Amino acid sequence: MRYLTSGESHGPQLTTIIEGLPAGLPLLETDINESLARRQKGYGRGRRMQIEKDTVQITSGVRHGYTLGSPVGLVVENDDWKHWTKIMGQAPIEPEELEEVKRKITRPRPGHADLNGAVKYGHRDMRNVLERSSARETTVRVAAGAVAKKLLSSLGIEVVGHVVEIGGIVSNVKSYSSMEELKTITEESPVRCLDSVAAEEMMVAIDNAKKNGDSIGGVVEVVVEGMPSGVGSYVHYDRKLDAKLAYAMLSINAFKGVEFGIGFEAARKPGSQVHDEIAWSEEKGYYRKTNNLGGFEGGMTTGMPIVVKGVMKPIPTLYKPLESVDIDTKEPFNASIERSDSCAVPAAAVVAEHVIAWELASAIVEQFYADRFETLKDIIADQKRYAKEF
Ligand SMILES: Cc1cc2nc3c(=O)[nH]c(=O)nc-3n(C[C@H](O)[C@H](O)[C@H](O)COP(=O)(O)O)c2cc1C
Ligand SMILES: C=C(O[C@@H]1CC(C(=O)O)=C[C@@H](OP(=O)(O)O)[C@H]1O)C(=O)O
Repeated sequence: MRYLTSGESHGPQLTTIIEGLPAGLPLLETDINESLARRQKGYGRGRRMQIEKDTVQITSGVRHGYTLGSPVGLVVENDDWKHWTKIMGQAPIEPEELEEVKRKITRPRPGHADLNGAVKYGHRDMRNVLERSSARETTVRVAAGAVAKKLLSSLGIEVVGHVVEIGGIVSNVKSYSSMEELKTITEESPVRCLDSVAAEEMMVAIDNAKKNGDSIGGVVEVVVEGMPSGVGSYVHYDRKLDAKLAYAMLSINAFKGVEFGIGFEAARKPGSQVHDEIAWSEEKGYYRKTNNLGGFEGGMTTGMPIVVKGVMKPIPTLYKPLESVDIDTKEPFNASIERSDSCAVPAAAVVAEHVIAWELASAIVEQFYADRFETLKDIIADQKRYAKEF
């Protein structure tokens, strides 16, 4: 499966086209809207999230609640567009008029794509960069991921993202008793954290960052249960599924690192304390006694829960801006201030959940290909049975 996205942050709409979904998957706009609403929540976001009420329109590929096997088109309109029609219009505009609306951006923000993108594409107005580099685009990535999640959940596979660290405050709850608990608790928490004490401290840290005109980052974790074993492959570098998940995680705006299971901690422990011992039972088939490796061996799923973390740097736009250079005058200036979030880690946990879900669904469809969803279901059930009895 593949998808493309298009759309500027303050343009009329965001669009995605998903190709390769099997026919017969039940799919409603409400399935996707639930995910879009979750992405919009989360403590630390700026005013834009009060303007937008993200809802999807399915424009193709679905009829009477089921996918047709043809491309699925999804559109999310930007409610903010009405305030930007002149600045973001497609018709030519005179330079003086652009000056007049006072929106030309010439002072790049350190840490954002402004300067790199401007030099690369030759844009003297860095709005032409930030409109597309903005994480507004994650809206339709979440929409595509929600379709993937629907496919996965119909196969008995659940994916949940939550927050484990913000601004140096670390959650002390290291595990959860069930996916249901994980979903419920993190939905109730404004920072999507299982540890209610740490969550309070995280909110204080976000308030302080905001008060100081600063920003903070953190760590999110995505947990997946129900994946069959053997998805992905060791036979070629570009078929390793853990590598694809790492790519997906790092493709989220502001994400700078990835860990599976105990992650970097494995560098500090002997093999006897890292590798997960193998066991077999009538009920579970093969399983690992621990899950230090986070669900992967040899680029393939082991059938254990997938546990993958992503590191988000602090938001680049600072209300107390860092030093920069005006690209028109070459004089030192403070960077531009765009309306901004002070912390988007809770929202990013939802984004991470959806981009990981996309990669997993995509890998399943590629490996166990079936034109009809009902056939895919049978194949997955058979694969699970086979692996258990092997
Ligand atoms: C959900 C989410 C919201 C974000 N909100 C902002 C924001 O309000 N202001 C900002 O400067 N960056 C924000 N970012 C981060 C920038 O989009 C990102 O740093 C920028 O695109 C440059 O890419 P890079 O950090 O991956 O190099 C956000 C990221 C995510 C995932
Ligand atoms: C719009 C979203 O996030 C935006 C991501 C973003 C950035 O630079 O990445 C900058 C801000 O944009 P604006 O200036 O319009 O407020 C965020 O609000 C969103 O998540 O839907």
